[in-house]
Amino acid sequence: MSKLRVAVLGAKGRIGSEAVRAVEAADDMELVAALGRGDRLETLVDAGAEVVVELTNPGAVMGNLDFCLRHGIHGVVGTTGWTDERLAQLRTSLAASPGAGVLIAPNFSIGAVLTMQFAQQAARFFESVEVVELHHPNKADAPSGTAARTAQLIAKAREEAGCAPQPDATSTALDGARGADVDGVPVHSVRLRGLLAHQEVLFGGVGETLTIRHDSLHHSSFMPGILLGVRRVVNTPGLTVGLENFLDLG
Ligand SMILES: NC(=O)c1ccc[n+]([C@@H]2O[C@H](COP(=O)([O-])OP(=O)(O)OC[C@H]3O[C@@H](n4cnc5c(N)ncnc54)[C@H](O)[C@@H]3O)[C@@H](O)[C@H]2O)c1
Ligand SMILES: O=C(O)C1=N[C@H](C(=O)O)CCC1
Repeated sequence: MSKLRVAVLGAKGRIGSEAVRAVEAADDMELVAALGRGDRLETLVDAGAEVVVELTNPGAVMGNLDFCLRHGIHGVVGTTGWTDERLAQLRTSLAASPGAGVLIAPNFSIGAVLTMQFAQQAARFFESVEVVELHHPNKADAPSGTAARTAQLIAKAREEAGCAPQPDATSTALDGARGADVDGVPVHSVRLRGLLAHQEVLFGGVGETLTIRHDSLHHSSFMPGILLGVRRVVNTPGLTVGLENFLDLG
């Protein structure tokens, strides 16, 4: 069986360098390009890349994906900073490239995907919910893509269940004291040397709380998800948001 021809964009970055090693180690994949800032995207075409793993930054990702889709190259995207407007723009690019697939995964680690699933499940049973994400201080964006997605999924589950807005009598004297409001769910971002990627979802009901916590302790936690994304995206045209779509979660 022929190997999947894979390229990594952001190949010298924290997660990109780990992805380069993971693709090189995968029996069913061949690393055909490893590009960093300033490298020519035409290299992807010359190298015959079928799938690009995009791990750069929010300022670069749209241009990179536009180039890939114009050349019929599939994308597995870990880069964060997605908004509804950006997703709509990407859908337009995809419509012009039938057959091409893009997976956007706010988080490739299985624990983070399960955290989001469990949080969605719990959302309608508790009056209160807040998300705390904790990352290394070199992270470019806040809140994390994972926290934003978690809050959106919780808000959607609460809306579908007809939950009332959560109680909060605070009259805030200082901007930011209650975090960012993502669809009515407060999200708090901590940046701390020594951390990698962590998240807590705190639920509160009468006389009880439930805390769901996930810790990524090493970038290796993201690699099985990236490799799964590469294997599946080639047969999944259009836009897929969330690795859970490629997992059998029952
Ligand atoms: N989805 C996930 O599971 C997951 C996990 C970790 C990180 N991330 C995201 O991945 C992205 C990268 O994170 P990081 O910690 O590795 O950052 P980083 O700054 O260490 O790495 C980014 C790399 O991309 C390079 N780069 C910038 N512009 C480029 C371009 N146009 N073409 C090619 N390379 C370019 C930079 O020089 C740098 O080496 C961030 O958006 C982060 O939030 C996602
Ligand atoms: O280290 C990062 O940066 C991470 N970014 C993703 C996010 O924003 O959710 C995933 C976790 C690590």
